Amino acid sequence: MEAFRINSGNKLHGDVTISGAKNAALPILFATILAETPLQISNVPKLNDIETTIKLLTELGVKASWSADNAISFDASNITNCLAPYDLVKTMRASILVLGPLLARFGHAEVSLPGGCAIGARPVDLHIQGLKLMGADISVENGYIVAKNDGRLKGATIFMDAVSVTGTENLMMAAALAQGTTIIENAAREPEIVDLANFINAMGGKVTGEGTDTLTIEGVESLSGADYAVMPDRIETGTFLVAAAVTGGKIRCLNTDPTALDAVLSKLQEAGAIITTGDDWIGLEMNDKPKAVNIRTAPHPAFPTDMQAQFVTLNAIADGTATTVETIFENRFMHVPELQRMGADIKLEGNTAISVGVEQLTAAQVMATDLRASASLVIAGLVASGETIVDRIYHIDRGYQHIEDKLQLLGADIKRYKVTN
Ligand SMILES: CC(=O)N[C@H]1[C@@H](OP(=O)(O)OP(=O)(O)OC[C@H]2O[C@@H](n3ccc(=O)[nH]c3=O)[C@H](O)[C@@H]2O)O[C@H](CO)[C@@H](O)[C@@H]1O
Ligand SMILES: C=C(OP(=O)(O)O)C(=O)O
Repeated sequence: MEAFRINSGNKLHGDVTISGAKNAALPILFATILAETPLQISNVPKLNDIETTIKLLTELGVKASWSADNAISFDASNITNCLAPYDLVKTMRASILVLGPLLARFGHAEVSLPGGCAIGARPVDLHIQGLKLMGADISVENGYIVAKNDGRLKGATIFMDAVSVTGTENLMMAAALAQGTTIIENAAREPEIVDLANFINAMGGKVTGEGTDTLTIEGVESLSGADYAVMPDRIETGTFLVAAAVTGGKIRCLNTDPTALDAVLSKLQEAGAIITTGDDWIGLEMNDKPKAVNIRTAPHPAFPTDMQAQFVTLNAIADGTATTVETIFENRFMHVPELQRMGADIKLEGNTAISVGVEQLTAAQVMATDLRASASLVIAGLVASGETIVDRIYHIDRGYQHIEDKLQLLGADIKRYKVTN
């Protein structure tokens, strides 16, 4: 097991290059199953979740290999197996994204139910209901979703009861090869949905309405190879911006997309940060202690749940009191008890965290419990007096490419080490 040792005192300063987005790369990698000829995906982040995806695709018979530092070649012309086993699915919930493409192209898929995870129960009923409306016969047997269909899926009008990102993605991928037109209403509008739609269209698909709550997908008989670059990671970008704000630093995030971060940038400005943007960069300068900001997470274009934990850390050291309301996941405040151990004054009431900013956090040994909770603890370590140890950082490696290397380049004192016992 590995951990981070972090010493505070340095204001973040300089430029950081943002990687491709985990949450766009994952559906795009699974969508390669739909293509009958080889393709190449670039700007892929080097993350544990990406390696898990490659492993799963390889099990199915897809040839997948890194062809450059951040590019992967795929050939899904010879898929031999439609089973996504528990051992792989349990380590990464996004594995559920094999379901739609396998069923659409081969009329058969067996995918282990992902089960609950630290941040909430995260059921997949909306994925299953939508595929049933497209004609699939789906049952759950021995912990596996067993989905079958004779011939092509049929286009359908699907109203999603709740806004689901991967639910929308699974149905969009299935509809891409269905017979006829599918309309998905109450669809997710996240930028990653737009990226997936663009990728499907690059393979010859016909998706329109991406970025709105109604997607129209005209099914085509087959899809073929394309070269496609994954969008920049808006959550990694936001995480570095918050880290810079908390330390009173001045940084630029390069290779990013300011238009994907409206809600986050406006909260940073409310906290007192000076934000500047160019076509593919965002600058942040923080000259004073941040002011506390109220947050309410909700589907895009509202404030993203994946940035909630980082802002809880910002509020913990800010001037004033603030409430953070988490409306997406029922158990996404596990960073709070760890921040309390570092001296944060935060009270939890149901889905709301009420924080009163303190003058100074104090270092402690803390435990990462999920991906963004880990990020919030690393940010706290950058400003807590003394040496902070963040344990179980395999969570952070799921979603951040070498976060310690990037932070070191910005001047942070952070080291990864192996825990021996
Ligand atoms: C790989 C990926 O892209 N992960 C993101 C994706 O997760 P993911 O796609 O799993 O999250 P969803 O958008 O599906 O979840 C939103 C809410 O809907 C509920 N729900 C979802 C599906 C379903 O069938 N039934 C149901 O009730 C969930 O429990 C949750 O309360 O969107 C989340 C919300 O922006 C982000 O935090 C994750 O980082
Ligand atoms: C919750 C997240 O990811 P996943 O859906 O892959 O668990 C995240 O990226 O913050």
